Amino acid sequence: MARYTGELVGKVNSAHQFDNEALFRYCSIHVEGFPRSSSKFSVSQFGYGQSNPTYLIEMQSGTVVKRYVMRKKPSGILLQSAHAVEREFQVLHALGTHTLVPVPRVFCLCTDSSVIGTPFYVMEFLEGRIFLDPMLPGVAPNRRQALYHATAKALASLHSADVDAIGLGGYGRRNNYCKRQVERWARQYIDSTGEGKSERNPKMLKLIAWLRQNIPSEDSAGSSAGLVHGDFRIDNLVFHPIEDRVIGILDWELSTLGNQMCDVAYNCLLYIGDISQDKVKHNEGFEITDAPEGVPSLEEYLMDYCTAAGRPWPVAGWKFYVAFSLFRGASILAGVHSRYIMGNASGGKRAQDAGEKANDLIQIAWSYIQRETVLSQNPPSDIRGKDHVYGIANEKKDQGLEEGGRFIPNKKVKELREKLIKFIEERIYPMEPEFSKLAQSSMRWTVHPEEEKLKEIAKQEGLWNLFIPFDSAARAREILFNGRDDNVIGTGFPNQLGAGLSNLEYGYLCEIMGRSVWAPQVFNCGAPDTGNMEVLLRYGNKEQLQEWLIPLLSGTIRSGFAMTEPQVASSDATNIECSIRREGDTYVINGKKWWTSGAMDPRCKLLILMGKTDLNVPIHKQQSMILIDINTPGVKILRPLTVFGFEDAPHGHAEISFENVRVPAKNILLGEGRGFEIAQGRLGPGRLHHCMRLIGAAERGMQLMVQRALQRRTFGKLIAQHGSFVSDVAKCRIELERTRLLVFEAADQLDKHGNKKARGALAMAKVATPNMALMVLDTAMQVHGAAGVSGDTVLSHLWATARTLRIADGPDEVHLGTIAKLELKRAKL
Ligand SMILES: Cc1cc2nc3c(=O)[nH]c(=O)nc-3n(C[C@H](O)[C@H](O)[C@H](O)COP(=O)(O)OP(=O)(O)OC[C@H]3O[C@@H](n4cnc5c(N)ncnc54)[C@H](O)[C@@H]3O)c2cc1C
Repeated sequence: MARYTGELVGKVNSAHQFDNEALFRYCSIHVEGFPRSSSKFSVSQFGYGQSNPTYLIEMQSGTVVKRYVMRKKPSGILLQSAHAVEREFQVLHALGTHTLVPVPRVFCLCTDSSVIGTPFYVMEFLEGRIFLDPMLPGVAPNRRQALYHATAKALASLHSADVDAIGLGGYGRRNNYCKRQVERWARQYIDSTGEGKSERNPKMLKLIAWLRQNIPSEDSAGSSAGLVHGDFRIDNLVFHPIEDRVIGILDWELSTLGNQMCDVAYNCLLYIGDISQDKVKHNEGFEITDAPEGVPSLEEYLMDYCTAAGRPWPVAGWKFYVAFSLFRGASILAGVHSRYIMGNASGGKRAQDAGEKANDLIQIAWSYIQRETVLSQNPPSDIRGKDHVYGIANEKKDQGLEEGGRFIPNKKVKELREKLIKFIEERIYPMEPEFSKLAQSSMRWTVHPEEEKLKEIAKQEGLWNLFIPFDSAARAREILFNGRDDNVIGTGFPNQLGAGLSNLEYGYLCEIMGRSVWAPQVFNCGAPDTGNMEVLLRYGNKEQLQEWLIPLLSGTIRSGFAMTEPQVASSDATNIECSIRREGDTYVINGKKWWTSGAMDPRCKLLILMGKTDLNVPIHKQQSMILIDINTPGVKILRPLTVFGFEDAPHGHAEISFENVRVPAKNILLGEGRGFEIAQGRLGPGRLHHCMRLIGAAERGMQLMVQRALQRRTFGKLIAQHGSFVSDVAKCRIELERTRLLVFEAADQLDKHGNKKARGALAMAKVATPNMALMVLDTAMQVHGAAGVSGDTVLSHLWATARTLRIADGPDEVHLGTIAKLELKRAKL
């Protein structure tokens, strides 16, 4: 389970306090853009594994909160080479200014100890996720794979920095790094063990001798030399809040120039043994216990790194580098233990246990070098191939499935899919005429009682909230229920927070729901509720989740998303004019919206509205999103809009005016100016859900088309026997299948790489799918003759819905623009 960077802080440790006012004065002069005055200035301290104390500085001026991170040396007498924040600043500055290596931006370095007592520097606060446990508990397997992939890429990117070109040529000595390091840590071990200190382990002396004799030749040649991080671990990385990519590599205290393979081996120690800070366990590395599902094997991980860094397969020196990393760790721990024995180490029980842990590392290193093979001679041949059939190969073996191809649902998804098909065929198709009849009657803005009954059955069958991605569910569980996985909402039905599916897995199910316009809401998977719940799951705070998410999750209320405005071209959301103005403890909303789907529904209680909070900031920071109770005075539903005559009752698409609508300030989502950011997060999966449903709509069209063609005769033969039909139905099947592949590919990319990287595939799916569905449904209507365009079959309604999706959630042209932009960018590289 990830921790958000903003959550890793606590009260400043009494030993690490400093003069806050002095820091404020210094920063207001030396940090560009630092607020000159602040109504609120708060300092908290990051609590996790910092040898250089690190602080979060929060400044509030009006409604704007700015965040910075300050890192300083500890107070007191220090070893000369330790805690060098000046070097950290130097490396971060060089990388941040001249490379794309993900690091926080640094703003100023203060070497004058009279300011706050020690040198310090100020850097950007990165809002993102940190995974403290490399097992990545609470993370879906495909996301684990993506996170490890991103980790290997981040390491490769820092190793690819051209140190001479970026002014770091003198940051350390490059040649004979391992040779020097072996001597340095051997000396330290000898100095810190023996009489009156930690007991000396003879196996360590043998290990030192082995290392001296086995230093790889590339070490003296410097062919693997460059920037070394020194402590590259997954918990020193900040990942994007949603996407599985690294946005910051932290903790550069041990960085230098040297043999980069030491970084790689150190980063891979978790495959060899569990050497986390609190414990060292033999035989518990991922190589032995099997990595958690989704975590790549050592070979796959190394291959990822080598591919990204342009490095040869490191089989030759691998045993040395791993043994060296364990040896270095043992020497450091022996030093800590000795200081504990001599009474001058902080760290309590950890320091007390450090001697034992040092010996454990020595033992692991010694067993490791006795192994005949530590790495395969050659890299795994087809990592990409494996990547794509992840979870499927096993599935096939277990069940003897016959299907081939790239996308095959696993057992759990298959079972859900079969249940869904049965549910829809037995319970929803027979109700369609009833639901349609009510939707066209004078009672159309009421809910058919059968719909609510079906919802209850769907809940009990575990076919509820299936759209919720695994990681969003984990966040909600953490925020609302401290990670408890039980019956979280106390409603007594399973899957309140979804079934732990990825976007791809949901794709196999959402498609089934798309076969009927009435089906998605029966499973609480209808738009715009899914997108709105996703927004709350990803961006809502505890209070907002409690007030709005819980009733949405249990289906007792519904919601609308109010962005589009009649007077401006809303495909370009920077045009939006609705104002959200802060007045004391409230926001006041004024503006007009239309096409707010779902707002006509009698159960609709929540509107998520996008509008402008500040016209004086850059255009993409002007928009914010706010939660509005639809019953707030000033919210006026003006009329329902129609789609080719369909009102889509009782759901509807409303035109709404907001006149001096006053809502509590706590209803703002994520903060002012974050509207675009939220929209990006919302629209990726939301758009894809439309595509998935459209695949289902097209399948329904195919089914009806073929049934009709096999029953009806024209000019002496079945329609199915006419050549024109044969050709049409075959073309429809080709279009449908290739579009489905595109949708699955986009879902897979979304799972593995996040919204931003998947945007090309998402855009392609968003353009291709409605166009394909329109073609298939149009052919189906043609085969039905006049009945096809009537209300007697579902085809015209499905077609009308498909047609709106060439416009809704971004017109085709906008997505085509995205695809073309990426294509041109690729050509320029
Ligand atoms: C059934 C339905 C449901 C909807 N539900 C919601 C909802 O719940 N909430 C909500 O906020 N909105 C909703 N919408 C609105 C929808 O998102 C907008 O209609 C859409 O974003 C386009 O905005 P617009 O209508 O203002 O068109 P405009 O922005 O005026 O665009 C009109 C046309 O201009 C052309 N165009 C635009 N950009 C480009 C470009 N870059 N290059 C070339 N040509 C371009 C395209 O042909 C486009 O269709 C819904 C719409 C429909 C039809």
